[in-house]
Amino acid sequence: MENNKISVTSDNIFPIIKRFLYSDQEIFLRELVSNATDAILKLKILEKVKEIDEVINDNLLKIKIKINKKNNTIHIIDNGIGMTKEEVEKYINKIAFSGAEEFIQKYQDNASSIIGHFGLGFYSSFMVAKKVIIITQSYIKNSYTVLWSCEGTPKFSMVETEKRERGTEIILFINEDSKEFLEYNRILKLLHKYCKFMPIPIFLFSEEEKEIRINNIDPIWKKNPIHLSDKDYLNFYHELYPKHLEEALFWAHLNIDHPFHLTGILYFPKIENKMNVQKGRIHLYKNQVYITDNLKGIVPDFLSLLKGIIDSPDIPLNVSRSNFQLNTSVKNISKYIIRKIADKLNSMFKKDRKNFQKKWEYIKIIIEYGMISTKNFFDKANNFFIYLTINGEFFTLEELKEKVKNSQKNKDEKIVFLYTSDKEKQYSYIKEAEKRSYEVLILNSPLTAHLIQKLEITHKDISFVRVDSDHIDKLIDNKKEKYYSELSEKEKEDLKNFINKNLIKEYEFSVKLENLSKIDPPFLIIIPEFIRRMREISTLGKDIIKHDKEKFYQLIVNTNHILMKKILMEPCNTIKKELIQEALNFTLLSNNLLKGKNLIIFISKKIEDLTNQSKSIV
Ligand SMILES: Nc1ncnc2c1ncn2[C@@H]1O[C@H](COP(=O)(O)OP(=O)(O)OP(=O)(O)O)[C@@H](O)[C@H]1O
Repeated sequence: MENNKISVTSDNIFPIIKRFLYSDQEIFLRELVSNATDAILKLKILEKVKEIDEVINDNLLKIKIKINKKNNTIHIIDNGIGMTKEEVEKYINKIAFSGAEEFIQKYQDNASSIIGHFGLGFYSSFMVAKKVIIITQSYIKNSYTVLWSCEGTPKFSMVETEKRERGTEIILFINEDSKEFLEYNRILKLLHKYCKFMPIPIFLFSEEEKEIRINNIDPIWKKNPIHLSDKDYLNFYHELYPKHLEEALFWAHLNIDHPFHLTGILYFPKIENKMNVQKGRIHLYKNQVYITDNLKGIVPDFLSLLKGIIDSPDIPLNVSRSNFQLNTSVKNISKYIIRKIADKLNSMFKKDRKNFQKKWEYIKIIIEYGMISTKNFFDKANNFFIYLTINGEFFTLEELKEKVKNSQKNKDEKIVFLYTSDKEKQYSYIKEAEKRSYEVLILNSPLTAHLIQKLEITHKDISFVRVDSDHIDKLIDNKKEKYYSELSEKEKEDLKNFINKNLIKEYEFSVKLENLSKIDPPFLIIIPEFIRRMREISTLGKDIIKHDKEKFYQLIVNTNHILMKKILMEPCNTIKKELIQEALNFTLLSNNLLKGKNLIIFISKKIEDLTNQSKSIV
């Protein structure tokens, strides 16, 4: 067997790094500022472990970024550890050999804040520069200042140059296609995007040599929550989203050291009762460097409605550092975040229920979404998910069960939760429920159908029904005596045929005869719970689409209403038809279903009747 070593030809690897490794050209700045940050952090670490004689004045440690439009150059200057000639040879001339990684291995725990890892980032500068110069002076005494220069090919030059202060200056000679990066505002925006919370002060200089400070080196997510006030959190929210005028409702501070390191703050903004899953509201950082706003895999979909940041050195990034790999540790991080959010909601509910109830309207959609999509969250959320009744009271599921278990059961002995999705539209049905002292819940979210479906599967003893899905006494078995039909079977058959033949085609309703009480209305329009719910599940809460809406309605004919007898006894078919149409129109009207031509005919007829009545009086 032969043991050989695969070799890489720099002629080939160079264009790959330059063109294909990074999806976005703009990240060159993040890479170079990260290197400058690492250089200064390393200096501080060496001071800490007493491997350096020099006394470092922290106030002087900084990174400067200057643009020289005249020379087409960008300069990234730091006063970190610098590099000796040997180090440039090792870390720069050898692609994919990371000085950062080597440093982390050597200084272990002390070096956890170091950003670099792969030994490639520096070469991203060739995506925007036709030539790059490094001028670097190591902290090591008696080393000389090195000037390294390369024009984007594997060839480079390296010479000793005029002595400089400790640190490194990278000079990028921007190529024709990348001139946008010579614009002050473009660079300012990039620095704000990637470097806003980096741990070493960064300054951007204008042509007039005016400097502005870019970053907050000590963001509050790194601090211990016990030292932070509500004001600190709200101020930080504004720092993250300067354009948002609305305050955050509350937040969860994430802070864990074992089995992985993760810090961050997730804010609950006010969310309307709409499914508007906006991605990109939570930002992922690694060691205070912005990575991405695509957190799919780390943050479950339902929490992408939140805002804030997550910072973890344990999220495995891909080489371009603009994305991460999904693996078990990411899955564990995701589980931790779900648990933390559930715990936060639970403790808020327990500590100050009134306040929690006040916020409910703005947070319930997140909780509902979490309950239907994430098993772990569903189990916990049962403790703090609350149901609002039309009387403005809130109950948990268990409280509600307790309250209605004796009065609201169906024929299968399940506890029935009546609900309305629209107090106005379902007014008459709600009134019927109120007459019988039943509780009616308001469930008006686009996710209601999904949620109640899931709740019924988990809690076998409950059933949800919308108030207009049948006659109230069919929905809840009130154990009262049942009504017998005043009509014979033959009469019923005739009535049904007549209604079907003469009136219903237009509406596509299905007709069902029921023995209701004499005081119930002659007709009732319902959509059975199951049919409507399945429809809502498939359309994610959007109202049943117009053109096939009627198909789902059922027209309940009350065989015991006096009108039915009258219709059957009426010999003239035209009058018969008119009687039914009139009663039907009232029913349609009260259900918001009398529209267009039919509505106009109905109104005209009513006005005509009124006019005739008035004439007879005058
Ligand atoms: N400004 C600097 N000061 C001191 N050393 C530097 C500087 N810039 C780069 N280096 C050295 O060059 C090495 C290679 O840098 P490069 O950006 O290519 O990779 P990295 O930072 O190690 O890893 P990554 O690809 O993850 O960024 C660094 O590890 C560091 O040792």
